[in-house]
Amino acid sequence: MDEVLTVEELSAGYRGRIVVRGIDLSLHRGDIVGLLGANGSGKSTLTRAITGQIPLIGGSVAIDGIDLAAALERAKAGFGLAIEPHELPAPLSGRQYIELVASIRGCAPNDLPSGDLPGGDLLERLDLGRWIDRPIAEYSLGTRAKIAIVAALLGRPPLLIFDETLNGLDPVAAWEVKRVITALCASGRHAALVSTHVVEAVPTLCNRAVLMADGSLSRSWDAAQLAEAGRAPGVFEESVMQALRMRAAA
Ligand SMILES: Nc1ncnc2c1ncn2[C@@H]1O[C@H](COP(=O)(O)OP(=O)(O)OP(=O)(O)O)[C@@H](O)[C@H]1O
Repeated sequence: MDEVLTVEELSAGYRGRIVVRGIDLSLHRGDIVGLLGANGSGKSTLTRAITGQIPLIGGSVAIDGIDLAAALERAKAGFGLAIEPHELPAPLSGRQYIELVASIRGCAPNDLPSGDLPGGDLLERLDLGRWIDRPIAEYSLGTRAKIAIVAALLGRPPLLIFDETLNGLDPVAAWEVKRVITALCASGRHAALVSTHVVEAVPTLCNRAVLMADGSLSRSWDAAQLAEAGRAPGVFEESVMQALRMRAAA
């Protein structure tokens, strides 16, 4: 199946309070979709709803063709989530965290993509070898992001979800991470949803983008619009800022 994420009329929130509503979104293999939005606009809430961490109030989510509400565990096998780097368990080593996630996902801790990636072995590719047995508490933000990404790729799920994984990365780490995501999605086996505040990274990484405002998707950019906006520096950022200003004025 080509479509790895189908979100229809989704609404979700907390304790009966609707935070995100009317969300329609689909991702096909090869897609890298940027999820943008101001603080509190609902990006994490949408990610939590898509990944079954909070129940849907309305609508539906299917992952790789499997309905999340009807078959939660089977649907969960279809995605890997890179959690926000600061949410990683600080006392564990990177290896222990990867082993923990692998045991939850029911796969081997070395069940990672390699052939799709430039430079082969993922841990080497991300220069994680010297950190892997040290506590996550000692990691820089970029090293945490890399471990979160490795954990998301365990079991090679078709849908990869990165929740603010790019924020705060140094240029080298950001470049490495972008290369990995790009190579995986270019293989045609994966699609990625990338929630980020790094607006300028979106045209070079993503082939589509959506903007969340007040819990709804208020604007989207298709591949042609994103490519056009990415031709000159600042054009995409300006169109995002304009969409945010229009929303604030409405
Ligand atoms: N666990 C929670 N319980 C209750 N309300 C929550 C919870 N998490 C988030 N919210 C509320 O949901 C709304 C959307 O928050 P959310 O974290 O989804 O936004 P976001 O776009 O991811 O923000 P940021 O860019 O700051 O991470 C906010 O009003 C927030 O207060």
